[in-house]
Amino acid sequence: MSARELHLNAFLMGVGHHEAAWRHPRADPRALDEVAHFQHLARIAERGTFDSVFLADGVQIWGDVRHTAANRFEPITLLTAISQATERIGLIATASTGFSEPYNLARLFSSLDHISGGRAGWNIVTTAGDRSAQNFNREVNFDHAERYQRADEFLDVTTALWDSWEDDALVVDRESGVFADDAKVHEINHKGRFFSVRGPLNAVRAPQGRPLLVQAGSSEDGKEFASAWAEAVFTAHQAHGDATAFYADLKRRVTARGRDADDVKVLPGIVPVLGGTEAEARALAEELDGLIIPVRAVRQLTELIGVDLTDHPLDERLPEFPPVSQVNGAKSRFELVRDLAQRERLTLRQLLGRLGGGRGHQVVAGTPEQIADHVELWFTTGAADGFNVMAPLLPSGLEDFVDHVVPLLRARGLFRTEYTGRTLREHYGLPRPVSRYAAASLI
Ligand SMILES: Cc1cc2nc3c(=O)[nH]c(=O)nc-3n(C[C@H](O)[C@H](O)[C@H](O)COP(=O)(O)O)c2cc1C
Repeated sequence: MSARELHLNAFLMGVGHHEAAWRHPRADPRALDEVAHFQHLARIAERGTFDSVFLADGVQIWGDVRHTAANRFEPITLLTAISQATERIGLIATASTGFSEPYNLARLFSSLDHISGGRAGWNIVTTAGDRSAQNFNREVNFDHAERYQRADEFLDVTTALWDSWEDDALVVDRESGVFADDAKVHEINHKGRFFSVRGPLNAVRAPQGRPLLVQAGSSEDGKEFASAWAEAVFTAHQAHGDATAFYADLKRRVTARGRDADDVKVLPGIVPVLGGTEAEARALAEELDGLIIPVRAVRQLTELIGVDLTDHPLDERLPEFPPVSQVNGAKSRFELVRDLAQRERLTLRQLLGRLGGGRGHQVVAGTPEQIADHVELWFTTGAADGFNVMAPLLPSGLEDFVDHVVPLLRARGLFRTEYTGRTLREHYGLPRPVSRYAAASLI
């Protein structure tokens, strides 16, 4: 094994990442509401010694209910159930800083970390879109900059809460009746622009100290936020050049803050469409694309990039896009879609086909060797520390990856053959943070 280790995260999305996955005969849409389906997926990923599984989330219905498999479990609840069916694999849940309270979320992640024995991770999202805001007493969402300012303060509060019990605060002396050393349990007394929180948390310090902090926004504000807080970053890139530029830029920002570049892992998405031969893989990709319902896909694209394309003729080239400064949604996804459409001069229908497989993530259709080559190339040339593996169909696509691609990555000395750690931080080679209150008393 080389000194630098590849990291693999299984991004679990219902019955597959392809937008028409639920229509494919290899998927069972009823599984969307069955905990056993997700436990099974996590066990497959654990058999493949993946670092983690990951669940995305939103606080609204996405897209068009008539044509979309839009029902989903709340991730922390589901990962708690998954934790009881697995032993080693990390469990990363998405939760929103826009529409939660820090105290509630700090408790939820602390509980997941305790219950799973140190396997919790948090994908921190700020949540774009007015439809989400309308489920939380607002007509319009916070604007882009404000969303990240709120997220920043949210992290100040949650990390303080996770630190509020020092590791050795518990005494549990039956004789004297002392349960905890109250000098080691701290009020945080936070008073800021968005939040006022007294603390301490009503939970002892979690096995990992804090959950692994993951982030996925790639705008200027998003990268600044990531460089301050994130330990793993999910990204979407179509081209190797864009991925290496992002990687170098993010690591530069991280070191500028005095952090070690290795303490943030960059994980681009890959949608592996696998076949025994390249032709077989391409046939599967075409079969899936043929199941896309254009009217639904246009609505989803409109929501994804915040530009209304519902009246645009399917077989005409895309219109001029507005400047990114006018976009209040997900800026980086808007830029990715705009660049793809302009670079390849795509019609709307062609663009839908290109995005249907992975919403902007790179779709690689090929043999296990070709997928392994892609992973190795990006890993060894400064584009990635690992991958967010997004199987187009679940469970079959994840099974294929674990059974046919993982053995190649192992044989090439790129990927572990067994787990060496117990916690999610250990899998990613990341340190366990010291409580700020304990650190302060050492000075
Ligand atoms: C792999 C990946 C997964 C994401 N998962 C979620 C999610 O579950 N929920 C969500 O609201 N946003 C999700 N996002 C969106 C980002 O968190 C972020 O809001 C978006 O990229 C816009 O940020 P930006 O304006 O800084 O680019 C995800 C992005 C990526 C690349």
